[in-house]
Amino acid sequence: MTAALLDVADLCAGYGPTRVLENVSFSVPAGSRLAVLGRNGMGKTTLLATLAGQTRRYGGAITLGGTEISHLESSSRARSGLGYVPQARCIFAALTVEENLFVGLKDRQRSAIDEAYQMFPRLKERRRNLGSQLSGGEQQMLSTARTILGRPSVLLLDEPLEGLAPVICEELMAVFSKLASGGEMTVILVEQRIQSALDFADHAIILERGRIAWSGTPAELAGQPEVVERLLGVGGLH
Ligand SMILES: Nc1ncnc2c1ncn2[C@@H]1O[C@H](COP(=O)(O)OP(=O)(O)OP(=O)(O)O)[C@@H](O)[C@H]1O
Repeated sequence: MTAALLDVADLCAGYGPTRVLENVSFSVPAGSRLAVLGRNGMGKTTLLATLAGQTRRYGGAITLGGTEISHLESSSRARSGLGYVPQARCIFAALTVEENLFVGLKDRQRSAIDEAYQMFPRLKERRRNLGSQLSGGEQQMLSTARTILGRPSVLLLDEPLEGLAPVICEELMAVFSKLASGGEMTVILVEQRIQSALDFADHAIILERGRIAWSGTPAELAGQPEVVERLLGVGGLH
């Protein structure tokens, strides 16, 4: 059995007095791709934000590479290898693309920015444009590239395809697949575009009211249309 890179045990978390996640447990092997699915408001964003240290944790443990990180601040979790690309994208609107990438460099050489440009050639074309001048897809590329420059072992992606044209979605998914295929980066993807997420993932969990209601492979899920209908509210997968 492959050792878990990320292990989540009995995680309970929420916002102030509001509990959202209840006893969430799962393990993610190194180099794997996990899709986190569920209808609106079921706790997907809260799960990623909790892994990144941005919610209130009531109990449970998060272990990365054998070290418990549950008690660390989000900045320390990032240094430990958790890269978080939030749904809001959070790029600096008043900085250029290149300046945004400098922020992601941390202690790396400026030349590392070329890695980001190789991954997303569009960002090179736009390198002197301000963040505020980018399309939604370009903002997503920038947000992802900036996080990847920190060389995370686990990349948390929250609805990266939201609001983007199909051609841009394909471009992004191809980059995510490439990142994961090297085996050096484990990807946890929250996505409402269920088929895109399942095409990408080797394992999926479905959240319902803050709990894991189903866990299995995309092929197993495709064979259970009643689960797809009940937990995801769609008629079936193709
Ligand atoms: N900052 C917050 N304060 C209090 N409650 C919150 C906060 N953010 C989210 N919630 C609540 O937590 C629950 C889970 O929300 P979350 O955003 O994690 O769901 P989600 O599955 O990501 O939904 P979506 O697919 O719509 O993004 C919801 O009931 C939501 O109202």
